[in-house]
Amino acid sequence: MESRRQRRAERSARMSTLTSPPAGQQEAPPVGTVAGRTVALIRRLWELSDPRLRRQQLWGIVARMAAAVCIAVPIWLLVVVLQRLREANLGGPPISQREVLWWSAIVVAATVGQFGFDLLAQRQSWVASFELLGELRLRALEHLRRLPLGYHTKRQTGDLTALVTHHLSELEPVVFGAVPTIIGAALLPLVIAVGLLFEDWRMGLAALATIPLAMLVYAWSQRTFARLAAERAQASGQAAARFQEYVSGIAVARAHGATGERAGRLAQALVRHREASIGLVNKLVVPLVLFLTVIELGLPVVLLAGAFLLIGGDLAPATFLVFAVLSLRIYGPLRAMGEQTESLRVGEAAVDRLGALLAEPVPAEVRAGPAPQGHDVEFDRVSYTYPGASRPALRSVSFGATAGTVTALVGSSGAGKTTCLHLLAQFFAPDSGTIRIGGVDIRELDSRTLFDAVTVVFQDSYLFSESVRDNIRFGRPEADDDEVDRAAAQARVDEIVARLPQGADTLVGEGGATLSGGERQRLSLARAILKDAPIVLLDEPTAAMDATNERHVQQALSGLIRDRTVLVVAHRLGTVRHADRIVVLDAGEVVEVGGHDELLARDGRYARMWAEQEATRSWRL
Ligand SMILES: Nc1ncnc2c1ncn2[C@@H]1O[C@H](COP(=O)(O)OP(=O)(O)OP(=O)(O)O)[C@@H](O)[C@H]1O
Repeated sequence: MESRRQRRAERSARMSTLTSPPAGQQEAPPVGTVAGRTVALIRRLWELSDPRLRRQQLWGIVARMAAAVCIAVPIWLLVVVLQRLREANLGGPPISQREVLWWSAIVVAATVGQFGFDLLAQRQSWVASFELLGELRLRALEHLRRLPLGYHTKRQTGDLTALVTHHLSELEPVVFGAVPTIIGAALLPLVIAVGLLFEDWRMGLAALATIPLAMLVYAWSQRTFARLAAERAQASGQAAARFQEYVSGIAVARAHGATGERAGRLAQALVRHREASIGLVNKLVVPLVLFLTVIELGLPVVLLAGAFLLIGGDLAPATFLVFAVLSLRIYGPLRAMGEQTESLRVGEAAVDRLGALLAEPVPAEVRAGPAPQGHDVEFDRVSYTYPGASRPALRSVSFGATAGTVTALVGSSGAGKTTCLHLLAQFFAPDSGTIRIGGVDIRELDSRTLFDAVTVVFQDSYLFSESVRDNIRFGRPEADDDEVDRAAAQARVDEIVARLPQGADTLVGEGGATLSGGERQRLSLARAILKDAPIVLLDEPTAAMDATNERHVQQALSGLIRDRTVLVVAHRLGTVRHADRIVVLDAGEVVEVGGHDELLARDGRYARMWAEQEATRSWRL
């Protein structure tokens, strides 16, 4: 038992080292040009949106641009008014009341327009950002559902939860604020710059003089920031994973007096996250402030150049004023772009992580496969090696299990028994060889047929934090209360229900925390009985159970396995001596097949295991 536990611990340690590279060795994300990365992010968000969302985002951007035009109208009017004043002063026609009324009407219309377009822009952008996030979360969950279960053994659940809940939320300000701001920052200054150059190329150049330098500083800050944001996202995923691990394993840790050590690992992850966040801010502050300062330098340059030209009589005072006001409209959006930097790069890290999840290949879904002829199960030279493992878990395993019979898989720890069940339930696909149900390769069966045909009862089936009845109904959601209660009675769950405060409506707590191990097992058997599948896979159903519970579970089992194709994994040979067929596995290979008596008579591996177990039965503490 101890060595088994050790092996499991080693296995999970191996898995976690596969998934979490040591600190400091994370791969930095590829850092392209700033513009390239930003365009790539916008393109990816665009690709991830459906046509309706795209329309919404476009409307949001168009409304923002329209609001910007409305803001520009009073500035343009200022130019017109100044010119008119100059004309009037130089002896032109005096300014009429009608003109003043027109100007006022234009300002009012522009203000109302700005209000309306801003309202529309805000609404569209917020709605688009929430809808996109909802859509991305659903897409991530749908992808997770379709991934082979092997993926979930190598990925920490806390990390996945952090991605779907926390990291994707970091995209909200990107879709709502950063993307429209950046598009605005690219378009508005461009339009104004062209206008200024056209009006007076010398002043135009002065207004644009500081922008190349500001862009260089911006590019520099983004390179560092992209790497740090990815590191921070990874640190936050790790912290979430450690937290989940800590909470789930607190009972085991306490039993082994290792709560301090576990808390230490969690604390380390939290410290790493904190340091990554502080490091991000520290590294960002200088370039960001520098960028904003260089941008701010634009106005003094314009004023200086304007003053020189004014003194030399080369520039009209009205044009000078226009440049002073309009150059501010160039720097404003650029400054806003700088301020959006953080959300942009953090969002980019979130999109990278989502992209990595969505890039995990999912097996093609078979739509309408052939129907199996009966429910015989056949393993035909099946081999499988776990990703990252140094040796195969199964090597050319062949055996058959006839419908209506019980086939037991026995062998020492690590022999490959559970792997056989997992491959049959298509949690993973074999590397080579074929598994057939009713003569059909399970890869050709559509997932619904396979799901309906096979029930798996694990050693420790997961119970949801729902009522006892709903947990049983999980086996067949359309079952009515009577059917659920019958299944419960057959699995002796009625006895448990009688003791619970609200009977079958009592909530069982996350993972079934409020029930004993044997009770949880009986509940999962009730679930399997309700499902009523023709092929039943049992993974050590009575392991580590007391005599009373074992008797109850055995009774429940006899109801479940009648007239089915049953494959049962067992360590205690006593529980499977009456099996129709016993398949003995050793280091991933089938070494013997036969009935109990036949195998004993053969005096091989099984007979030795049996003798060893008989000997240990006489042990007394
Ligand atoms: N997720 C995994 N990743 C890597 N190796 C694994 C994984 N699961 C199992 N293995 C390895 O595959 C081999 C077969 O494991 P399996 O769980 O099928 O054995 P078993 O006979 O059911 O053992 P036990 O009775 O101890 O549960 C073992 O060497 C095991 O360490």
